[in-house]
Amino acid sequence: MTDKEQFKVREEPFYQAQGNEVALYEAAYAARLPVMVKGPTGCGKSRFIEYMAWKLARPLITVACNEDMTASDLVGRYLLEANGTRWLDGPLTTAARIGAICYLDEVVEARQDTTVVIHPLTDHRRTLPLDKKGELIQAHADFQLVISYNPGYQSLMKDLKQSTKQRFTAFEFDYPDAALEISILVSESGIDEATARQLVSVGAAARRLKGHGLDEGISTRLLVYAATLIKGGVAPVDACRMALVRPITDDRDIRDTLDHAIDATFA
Ligand SMILES: Nc1ncnc2c1ncn2[C@@H]1O[C@H](COP(=O)(O)OP(=O)(O)OP(=O)(O)O)[C@@H](O)[C@H]1O
Repeated sequence: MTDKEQFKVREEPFYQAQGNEVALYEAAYAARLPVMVKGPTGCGKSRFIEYMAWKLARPLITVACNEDMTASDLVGRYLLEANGTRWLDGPLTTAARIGAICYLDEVVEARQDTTVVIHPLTDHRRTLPLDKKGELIQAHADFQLVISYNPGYQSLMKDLKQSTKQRFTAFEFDYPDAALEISILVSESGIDEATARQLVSVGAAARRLKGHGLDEGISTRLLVYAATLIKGGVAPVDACRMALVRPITDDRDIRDTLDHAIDATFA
């Protein structure tokens, strides 16, 4: 039997709400509706789900999806052992059995066959067929499926089918507005508000370059990194170069533009 306790979110995660998403999520969970969280990388999607799992006191099982992931990685497989074979539940099966919230991060990365296995879990059936084992699981009453999805990365090859999308309710996230982002940086790193304000202004400048040489703006996650480095004693200009600029671009012109914006901000 799987120990539910290991998947509990023990401490309240710090989550700065951007609107009424907490109440809306509670309504979706009360009806056990599947949820999709959309938005750019590092804008708070995972933190939100972690916070909701804590608030609803549900175990949380997170799976980072990747392009090599198969349905068996989610559902489970037989393992060969010295005296035979043993079935090992995958994370989705475990979540369905114990009544956890199962969060499939970046589900669009996974192969098509994985999306097929989630379908019967997302409608009135709430079932999960373990084909290889010849078992049909009825999901626990508390089970809920959540997926994340970054519309910025979608392409013809990699997009969720409408038949998948239309099984979910959805929350659209974006980077928090300046005042909220400043309070996130202060809470997450412990830096002072004035420095947080400067970092957020660098973030805003970079986000304006999206579509003009940058595929994505600087995420809140990277701003937290820069804030943490500054709090640890790194000079702000160095922290910004290292945490905000070098990770996101290889283009010299864009890099120089951002470096100048940083120099001007912290001059
Ligand atoms: N609303 C928020 N409240 C608290 N912290 C936040 C919030 N938004 C972003 N953060 C900070 O940004 C970091 C990244 O957020 P998170 O991991 O939730 O991103 P994500 O949107 O799930 O990204 P990805 O799509 O890459 O998984 C968090 O670890 C946290 O420090």
